[in-house]
Amino acid sequence: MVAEIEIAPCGPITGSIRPPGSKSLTNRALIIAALAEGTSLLTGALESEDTEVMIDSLRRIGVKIDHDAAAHTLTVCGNGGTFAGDNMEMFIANSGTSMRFLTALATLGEGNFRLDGIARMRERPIGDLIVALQQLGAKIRTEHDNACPPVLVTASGLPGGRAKIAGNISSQYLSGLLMAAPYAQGTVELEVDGELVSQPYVRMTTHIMRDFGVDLEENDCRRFVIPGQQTYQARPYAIEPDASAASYFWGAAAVSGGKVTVAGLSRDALQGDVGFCDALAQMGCQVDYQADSITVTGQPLHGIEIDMGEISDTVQTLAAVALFATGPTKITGVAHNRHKETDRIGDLACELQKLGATVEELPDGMIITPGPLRPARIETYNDHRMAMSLALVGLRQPGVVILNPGCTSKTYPLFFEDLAKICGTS
Ligand SMILES: O=C(O)C1=C[C@@H](OP(=O)(O)O)[C@@H](O)[C@H](O)C1
Ligand SMILES: C=C(OP(=O)(O)O)C(=O)O
Repeated sequence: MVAEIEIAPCGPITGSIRPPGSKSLTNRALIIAALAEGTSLLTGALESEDTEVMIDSLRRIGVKIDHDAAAHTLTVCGNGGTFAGDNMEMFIANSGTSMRFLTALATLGEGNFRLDGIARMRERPIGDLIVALQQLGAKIRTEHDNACPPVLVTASGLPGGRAKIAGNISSQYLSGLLMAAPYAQGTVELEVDGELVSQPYVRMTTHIMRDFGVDLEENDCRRFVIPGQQTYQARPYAIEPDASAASYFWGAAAVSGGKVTVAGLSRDALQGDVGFCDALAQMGCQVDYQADSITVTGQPLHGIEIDMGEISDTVQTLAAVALFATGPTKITGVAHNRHKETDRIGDLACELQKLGATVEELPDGMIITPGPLRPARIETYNDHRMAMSLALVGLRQPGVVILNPGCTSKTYPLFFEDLAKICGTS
């Protein structure tokens, strides 16, 4: 991939696209199919760095996975939850889902596992998950006793019991615990301690667990009871296109005054990020929900006040759109965005200012007041979403250069090709 890319301005964008498979659903389906008995065929799967590190780690614990990249299918022959590790290393790059889900999964095996990632992953917290797994009887700690990876697991099955889990930093801890829980020796009872961010992802987790045939009780996303010694049943499973990736194309319609249809998603999608369309509607766009697609038509935009705690991966997209609105946009509820691929509040504010906006940083969000746009060289901080979202500004403003565009390979390796196609600039 080139070192930088200058976005070509274009007129109103009209077209339709089916983005690649959902990262969140692909990595959940992989974990669950790996623990299942039998062979599962996953269709519409994502091929990207975040799914590759998951596949590589699961293969290390003896799960046979055939990957047909051209057909976007994964054939997963599960190990039924029986696996061993002899000082086994798992390298997880910067995939939060993989790190948190595989940490919980590793406690189900026998032996020693070490989970590590790139430098940024070593700064992303995991302490709350470690504490909850310890409450369930796991022998687990962080290598440097700093509540961040590398994680060390000495496993001999997960006893089970009761645990309290904090949910204010990441929902992925709870999702990881939930997916591993049916394989515990006894019943697992989980109680969320305090605020829970990114709730739609937890609902996605319980939904897919049930789809693969396990029982659990759930009380308003606060309390969960999961009987132990269950097994997932292998099955064919179709993965939705990625709704966070779709936000860039809906955003492109909004900023260019065009009309873009995203195929394969609907209001009933398992991914909460389809809620981004409601945010665009609040800003003035027309949104049409069909049975198997969602179309956004750009209209004059106005600033809004919005809590994005449930759809935090689309904050950067909304911030890019906000630069084209009349009046300020206030985003709140996303303090946890400081712990993602980069500090998605502080670093985002910095790049928006380069483009001409005035930005007031809040502890849990920001107020963006649009100003006259100007050319800028956008630092991406190795964050795929910084690259994909701020590229939208270049569709209208000449001279927007995205540095290190290859960072989109984390979830969307062909993003810039797909953007150029839909803009007619390829
Ligand atoms: O469970 C998931 O698949 C995800 C949960 C969210 O993380 P947090 O729960 O840390 O907000 C989201 O940002 C991430 O991209 C995917
Ligand atoms: C936060 C993200 O990813 P993860 O936490 O899975 O690394 C993301 O994809 O925006």
